[in-house]
Amino acid sequence: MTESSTARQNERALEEGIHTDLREKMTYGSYLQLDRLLSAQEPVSDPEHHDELLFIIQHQTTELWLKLVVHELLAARDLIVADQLQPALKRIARVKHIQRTLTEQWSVLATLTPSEYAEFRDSLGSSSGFQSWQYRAVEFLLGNKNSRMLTVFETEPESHRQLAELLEQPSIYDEFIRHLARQGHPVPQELLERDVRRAHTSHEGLVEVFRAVYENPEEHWLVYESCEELVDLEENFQLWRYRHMRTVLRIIGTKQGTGGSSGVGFLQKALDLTFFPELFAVRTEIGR
Ligand code: HEM
Ligand SMILES: N[C@@H](CC(=O)c1ccccc1NC=O)C(=O)O
Repeated sequence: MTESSTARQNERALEEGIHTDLREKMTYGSYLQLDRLLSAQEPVSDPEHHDELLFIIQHQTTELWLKLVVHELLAARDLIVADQLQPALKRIARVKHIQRTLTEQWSVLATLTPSEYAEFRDSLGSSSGFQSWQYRAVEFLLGNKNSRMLTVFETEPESHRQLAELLEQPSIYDEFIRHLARQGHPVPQELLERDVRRAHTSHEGLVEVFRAVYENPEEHWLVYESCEELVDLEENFQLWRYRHMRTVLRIIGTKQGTGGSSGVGFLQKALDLTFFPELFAVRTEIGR
């Protein structure tokens, strides 16, 4: 028989070299523990609602990406502590791409209509994204510290422990400011000795440090570039918050949240928060 008579139309032939006997071998499924991963989607609605799977997967994929964001931000912070800004920027660049993916992902959930969601919302009880410890970990790492956020994790000791640890530790911004001081920038002493368990608030002295950097970028190129990367991180974070708030608005209007908050009004207030206030304040000063 000729090759052409055995070849099946519009089907790719397996190449000789492709491993087909995978007994005792590491496989795709075993390496990625797909049996565990894919058995972790258990809708609670009864009878099961078709759209609850979308809801679960949207959250689970977000949590997986948040796991990587935490991992990269911890690495970036360690590198800043070691005065290695360039490799830290590499970690931050990755985080920025993940943030874009997460923001874009809201469009998938936006296909859930208010009517569909209302059919299984009651099954969610008092569970809420407000109880995402990884989300809170990212906020803490970027400097939005708030010890009151820990209270909802008292029934989850391991999450509580990790968040309490991050609350006590300096944020990426705290470490960046310390790095600037080590490089000889005139950073106000107050900022170097601040209580890192509290949210950072804007300091005029730090705006002046950044003014010097932004007025002479060539002399401070790496710091200048790092400042702009931090601005991107904050901007991306705000875009995620905004898309969340708008998605919530289109799905539940201004109903109260399952977490007990006022809902959209509460989410809107988060848009007034800022991680790196001086990096925005300095923009007003440039060219004056
Ligand atoms: C139908 C979709 C969703 C609705 C209606 C919704 C609604 C809400 C509401 C009302 C809150 C305020 C807290 C409360 O009272 O519950 C909240 C908080 C939160 N949600 Fe969602 N959400 C949705 C999807 C998501 C998804 C997919 C994520 C991704 C993990 C998420 C993550 C969060 C986080 C992290 C908070 C805390 C925000 C903060 O503290 O500022 N939500 N959500
Ligand atoms: N807070 C949402 C419920 C919700 O979205 C949710 C429920 C359980 C687990 C994660 C959730 N996502 C974000 O808040 C609501 O009020 O409908």
